Amino acid sequence: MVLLQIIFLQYNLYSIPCYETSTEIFRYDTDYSDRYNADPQQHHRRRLPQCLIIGVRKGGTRALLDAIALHPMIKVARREVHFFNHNETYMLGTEWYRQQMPYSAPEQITVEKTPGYITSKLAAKRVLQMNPNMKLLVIVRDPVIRTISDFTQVFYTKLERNKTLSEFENVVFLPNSSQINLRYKPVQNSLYAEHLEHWLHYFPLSQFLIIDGDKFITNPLSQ
Ligand SMILES: Nc1ncnc2c1ncn2[C@@H]1O[C@H](COP(=O)(O)OS(=O)(=O)O)[C@@H](OP(=O)(O)O)[C@H]1O
Repeated sequence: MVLLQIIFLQYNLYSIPCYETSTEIFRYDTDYSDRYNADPQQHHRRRLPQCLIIGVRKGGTRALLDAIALHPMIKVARREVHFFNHNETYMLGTEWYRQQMPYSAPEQITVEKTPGYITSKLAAKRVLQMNPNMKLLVIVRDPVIRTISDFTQVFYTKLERNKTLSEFENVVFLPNSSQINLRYKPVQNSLYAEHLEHWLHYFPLSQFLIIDGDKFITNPLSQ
C-alpha cells in the first residue's frame, strides 16, 4: 500500500511547477551549457537550487521536503541553510551556498527549504538577484493551529534554556484586550497574505505553488 502511494506520489509530482518548467529552469543554470562536453562523472556536482520551499514555519515544510525528495528528479538540501534571510550567511556568498547543496546530475532539480525566507524582508530581493526564475513552494496551514504550534516550539525552546515562560493568552492578545497582538512573532508568522504580498512584488504568481498543509497531512496525493 505504501509503495503504491509512493508510486502515485511520484506521478503526482510530475505536475508540480518545478518539474513542468524544468527545461526553462535549466536555461538559466550556468552549468547547463557545458553538460554535453563534460565528463559523465563530473555531471554530478553541487548546483544552486532552482526551487525553494520558502515557508511557512510549522506548516509542514519538512514533510513536504521529504515527500518531494522521493522523486528521482529531485535532490534536496537536508538542512535549512538560511542563506537569503541571514546577513551572516548571505555574506559568505553564492559559492558558499552552492557548497551547501547536494550533488546532482544536470537534469535533476535542487530544492532547498528554509521556512524563514517567507517572512524575511531581505530574502525575496536576494532570491530574485540569484535566479529570477526560481520556483517557490509555500505550504500553509490553518493560521491559528500554526500559531499554537509556533508558540509551543518557542515555549519548549525557552524551557530547555531555563528562560522565562509566557502564557499563550498573555502574548497572543494585547494587554487587557481581546485584540490580537499582531506584533507577536508566532502571530506575525501566520499573516500569510502579508508575507506573500511582499514576495509578489518580486515574483509572478505563476512561479509559486501554494500547498494546503492541512490537506497534505491527511491526503498528500491531493496536493
Ligand atoms: N504531512 C505532515 N507530516 C508530518 N507533519 C506534518 C505534516 N503536515 C504538517 N505537519 C506538522 O507540521 C509541523 C512541523 O512543520 P515544519 O516541518 O514546517 O516545521 S519547521 O518550521 O521546519 O520547524 C508539525 O506541527 P506540530 O505537531 O504542531 O508541531 C507537524 O505535525
